[in-house]
Amino acid sequence: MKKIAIVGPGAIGRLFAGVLVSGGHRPVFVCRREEQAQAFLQDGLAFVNLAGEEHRLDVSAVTGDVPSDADAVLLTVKSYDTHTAAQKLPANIPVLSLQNGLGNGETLARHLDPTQLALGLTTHGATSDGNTQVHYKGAGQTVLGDWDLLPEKNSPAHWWAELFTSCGHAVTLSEDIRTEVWKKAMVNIGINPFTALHRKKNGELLDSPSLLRIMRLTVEEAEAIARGEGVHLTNSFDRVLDVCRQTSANTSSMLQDVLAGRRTEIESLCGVIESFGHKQGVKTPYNTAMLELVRAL
Ligand SMILES: NC(=O)C1=CN([C@@H]2O[C@H](COP(=O)(O)OP(=O)(O)OC[C@H]3O[C@@H](n4cnc5c(N)ncnc54)[C@H](OP(=O)(O)O)[C@@H]3O)[C@@H](O)[C@H]2O)C=CC1
Ligand SMILES: CC(C)(CO)C(=O)C(=O)O
Repeated sequence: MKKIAIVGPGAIGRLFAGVLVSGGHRPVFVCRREEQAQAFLQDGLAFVNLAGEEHRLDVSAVTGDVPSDADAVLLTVKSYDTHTAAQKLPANIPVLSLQNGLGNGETLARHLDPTQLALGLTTHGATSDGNTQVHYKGAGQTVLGDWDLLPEKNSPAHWWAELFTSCGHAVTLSEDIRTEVWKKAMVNIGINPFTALHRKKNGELLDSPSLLRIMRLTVEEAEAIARGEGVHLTNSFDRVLDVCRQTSANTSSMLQDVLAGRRTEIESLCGVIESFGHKQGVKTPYNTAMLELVRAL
């Protein structure tokens, strides 16, 4: 049984806690609110599965630091909290970031031993309610890879892949996770701001030719900026359409943020594209428009 500390006890942290419990492990939520830690300890994790059935799962929870006997840390905070959360991560155990956005890996690699760092991207969808409930809304895929490519025996990504697979959660491994991060960012740039601005579920975007036109132009502009950074992506907009179909019932993480009155991750998506555009001397009118429109919500 592994003791996995989950820093970021929101929708995705709770979803993967459920995965770990089903494999016989005991996740420990590292909360920043005492009230939430107490609620997990008293009530457990209320996990609503894809069929809509709620199960109460036993979990541990603490506030403050990652417990010193944790075997590994799963980081599931929003990208704008990565820098703060990184300060409390132990440097000498495997850390997996399961986050959207550009720049999380770079921030974490500055604070941690990069050979312990793996990045993951997921299109599984979840929403959280209150302090302890999670609703698994849509099945997707999870891909993992090492920040520094390492031989299998030393690879944190292989370690995490074995752990999740043993819990019945299929993952794939990538030898180029940095490119996967860009690929996922293209998907999020093509979906998240549009769902947030128009209050639509992912699949509903497909019904509007006007939205699809602007989504395509925004993603193609971001793809060109990625090329300027040496990341050669093709067919990003086709992937956007695929993810809209596969996760049609999802409320995107950005729409969830807007509905809950929380800050969004637009800075680590369109904001980063605009900044790279400045550096490259290229204007990014579509990404800049999305950035400002979402900032203004
Ligand atoms: N939800 C989804 O369907 C999907 C989400 N993602 C990505 O996964 C990542 C997590 O998203 P999601 O779970 O939806 O986000 P949530 O906002 O639901 O959860 C983030 C959690 O992080 C906590 N947190 C922030 N800073 C700290 C800190 N320093 N220490 C401990 N906890 C902290 C917050 O606590 P508090 O409640 O106290 O603010 C909150 O519980 C994002 O990058 C998102 O884009 C990817 C695919 C799908
Ligand atoms: C893939 C997608 C769009 C799934 O909803 C996601 O990553 C998100 O909601 O942030």
